[in-house]
Amino acid sequence: MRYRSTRGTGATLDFEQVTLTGLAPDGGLYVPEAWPQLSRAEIAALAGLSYVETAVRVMRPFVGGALSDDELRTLCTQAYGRFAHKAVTPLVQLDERHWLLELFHGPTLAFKDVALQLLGLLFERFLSDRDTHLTVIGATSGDTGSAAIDALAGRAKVDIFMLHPLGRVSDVQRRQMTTVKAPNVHNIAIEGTFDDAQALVKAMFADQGFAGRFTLSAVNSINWARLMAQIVYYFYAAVRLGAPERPVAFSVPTGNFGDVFAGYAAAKMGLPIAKLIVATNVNDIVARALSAGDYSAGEVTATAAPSMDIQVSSNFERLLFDLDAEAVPAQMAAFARDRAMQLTDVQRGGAGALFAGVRVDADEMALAMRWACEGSGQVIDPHTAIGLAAARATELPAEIPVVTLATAHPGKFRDAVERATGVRPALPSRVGSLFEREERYDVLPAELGAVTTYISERATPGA
Ligand SMILES: Cc1ncc(COP(=O)(O)O)c(C=O)c1O
Ligand SMILES: N[C@@H](CCOP(=O)(O)O)C(=O)O
Repeated sequence: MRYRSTRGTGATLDFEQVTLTGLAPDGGLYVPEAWPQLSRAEIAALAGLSYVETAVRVMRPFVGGALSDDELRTLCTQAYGRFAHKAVTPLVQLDERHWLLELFHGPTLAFKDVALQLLGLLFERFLSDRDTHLTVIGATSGDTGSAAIDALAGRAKVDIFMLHPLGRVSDVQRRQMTTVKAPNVHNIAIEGTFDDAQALVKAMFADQGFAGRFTLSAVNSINWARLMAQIVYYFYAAVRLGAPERPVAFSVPTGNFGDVFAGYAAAKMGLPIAKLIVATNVNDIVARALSAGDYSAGEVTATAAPSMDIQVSSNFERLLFDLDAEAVPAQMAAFARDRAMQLTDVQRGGAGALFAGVRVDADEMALAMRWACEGSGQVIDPHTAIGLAAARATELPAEIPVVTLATAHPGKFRDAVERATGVRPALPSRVGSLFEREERYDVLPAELGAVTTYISERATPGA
């Protein structure tokens, strides 16, 4: 398997290269040259397999010759051995149609652990026989940062610089990042939004002088390996609900469009998915783009689901490329200039067949939290509630089960959950004594020069 850039230029990469590289030199995101296919028989054979075994079969074609089956299995066993639930990503039934897929049983209580626990091990494996020091740069609206830091803290040959928007993540999310003492972890609070932080990360990859001095890599969904690992749980859940015989719908709380793009990839690989519901909060650029073809960024509004407070949705480019590749370079240039661009008819038609965009406001989110709590005793976090509200608002044939991705543990957002339901969720003991530990982070303006100077003074030049 080789990977090419969504901007259409430059060399193709193999799996090891694409995992270590991050953004393509032309500013694009790497995607597989072709979608591997799983036949109906191969999908049916996943029924009853463990999460690790499912992961090996689903990811195998993307990994190619970079790892043997046994090596991949060993890494998955190690990564998912840290999860607090034997099923890794268990399904929980809410009523006769609605299910939650709990993705928050990893060490930092959000779905990001599913991919980042594996990515940390892939970095270690691929760096073990190279004389290279990686400088990982990332942007987070709260969850990627804590999961990436947990996965990389203390690892040899890697420094991680994580940018979060000052005052726009929950206390638990911030402390999960800033109380980690490992010397290779550097936290920067940016005076701006997540979009500003993500734009800075992409600008650093594009800055030839800076990128030339350091071997830059990514832990955001810029990195293909992140999305690859997220494809697995769509297969794992769907076969438990009757796939391939019975199609399944998924509702995905969406910000950067990575998680739902992993669902799209599963569909392209042959998993019968009836609908991918793209659930957004009031920062609804993707819902608008899918319903009206208008991809135009407004101001970011702070909400009770801060990890989805995103207006520039990085992975949407991967979808546009898959649907109408030739249009993408001009569309991205228009978006960089005007913060707005239009989808082509081909892109709108292609997306409309599988996706439904649904915007959920604060009242609808709180209502979904109460519905889950009062109806089935499930305390859910604000992001999951947005997914569930969108799932319940979407009309689908009665025989199709609808799975809402439960992307974070409610304990990460205790104040918002308590406001909506009256229940204050406890923080699982695996996160430790977060509120007793000292925090360490620096505040910087949202300016490229300030951030590159900061990193240059602390990072190790690559080999
Ligand atoms: C808890 C939670 N839910 C949903 C999302 C949105 O996921 P994505 O950015 O992949 O669309 C995020 C952030 O990524 C998140 O942290
Ligand atoms: N919601 C995310 C934003 C970054 O998304 P990513 O999937 O590209 O890493 C977060 O929690 O940081």
